[in-house]
Amino acid sequence: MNPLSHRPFVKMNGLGNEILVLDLRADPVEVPPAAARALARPSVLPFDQAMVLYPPRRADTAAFVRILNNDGSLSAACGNGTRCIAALEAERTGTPHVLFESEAGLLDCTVRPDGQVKVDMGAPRLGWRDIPLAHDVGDTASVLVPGFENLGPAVMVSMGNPHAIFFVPDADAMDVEGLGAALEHHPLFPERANISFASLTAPDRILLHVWERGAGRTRACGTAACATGVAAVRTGRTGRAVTVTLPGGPLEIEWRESDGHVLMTGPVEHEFAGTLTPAMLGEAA
Ligand SMILES: N[C@H](CCC[C@H](N)C(=O)O)C(=O)O
Repeated sequence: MNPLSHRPFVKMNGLGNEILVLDLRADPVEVPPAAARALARPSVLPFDQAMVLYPPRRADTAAFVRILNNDGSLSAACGNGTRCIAALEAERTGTPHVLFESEAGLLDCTVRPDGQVKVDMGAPRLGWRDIPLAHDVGDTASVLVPGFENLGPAVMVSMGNPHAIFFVPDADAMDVEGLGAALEHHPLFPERANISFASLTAPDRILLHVWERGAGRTRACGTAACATGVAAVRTGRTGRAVTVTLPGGPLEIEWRESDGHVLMTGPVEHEFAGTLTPAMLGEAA
C-alpha cells in the first residue's frame, strides 16, 4: 500500500495560489514526484504547490518544509504556501509566532489578529551563480535574454528559487502563457525560472502577472512578489516598501534596509480537509 494513503491533508490558498498541505511530521515518508502529479490532477486535488512538513532539523523550528510544484519538481521556497502553513501551525499551537526551515533557510512567520500573515522570507540572492544563470551576465539587474531582447532587460533575483522579472508598460497585455512557457525553459536558466511581468501603477504599487516554474500561470506567487519588490528597488523604480497586486489580490512587500531581508504580508484561506486515498494517489484501491 502507498505509504501516503490515509494521510490527512488540508487544502488552502494564498490569494488564489492553490496550496496542498501534508503534515508528515508524525510519520515521515517521501512524496515522490509521481505522487504529487497524481494528486494535482484536475479531478483530484488540483494544486500549484504542495507544502510537506517534516520533523524539524533545529530545536527552535516547528518543521522542515519541502515544497513540490504540481509537475513534481521541488522548489526551495513558496511564499503563499508559507503563509498557509504558518496559519495552520499558529491555530494548532495557539501561538501567533512560527519558525519554519526550508532549503532556502529560516522562515520567521507572524499571524496577525486580523488573519494576515507576515513572513520574513530572508535575503534575496543576486549573484549569477545564486540565481542560478548559465553564465556570468554582468549586472543581473539588467539582462537581455537571447531571443527575447524585444521585452527589454530582465531583472534576475533568487528568493531561494529563480525569478526573471520583466518591467513592461502594461503587464495585463502580456502573453504570459506563451512567453512564460518559452522563457521558463530558456538555456540561460539551468534550473528553469519563474517568469514575471510587472508594471508600475503608482510610485509604490506594482501590477504583477506570473508564469511559475513547474506550475504554470498562477493567480499569485509570493516569492515572485518578493523578487519583484527587490527588482524594483535595484532598478530605481520604487522605494523599499511596495504593494504588489497579482490577479488573486495584493501582497505588502518590504525589502528591509536594516538586514536586507524581504518581508511579505498577505492573507490565507482555509478551504477543506480530508484524507488521501489510493485512488487519489493514482493507484487501485
Ligand atoms: N507560488 C509560490 C512559488 C513557488 C515557486 C515554484 N514555482 C518554483 O520556484 O519552482 C510562491 O507563492 O512563492
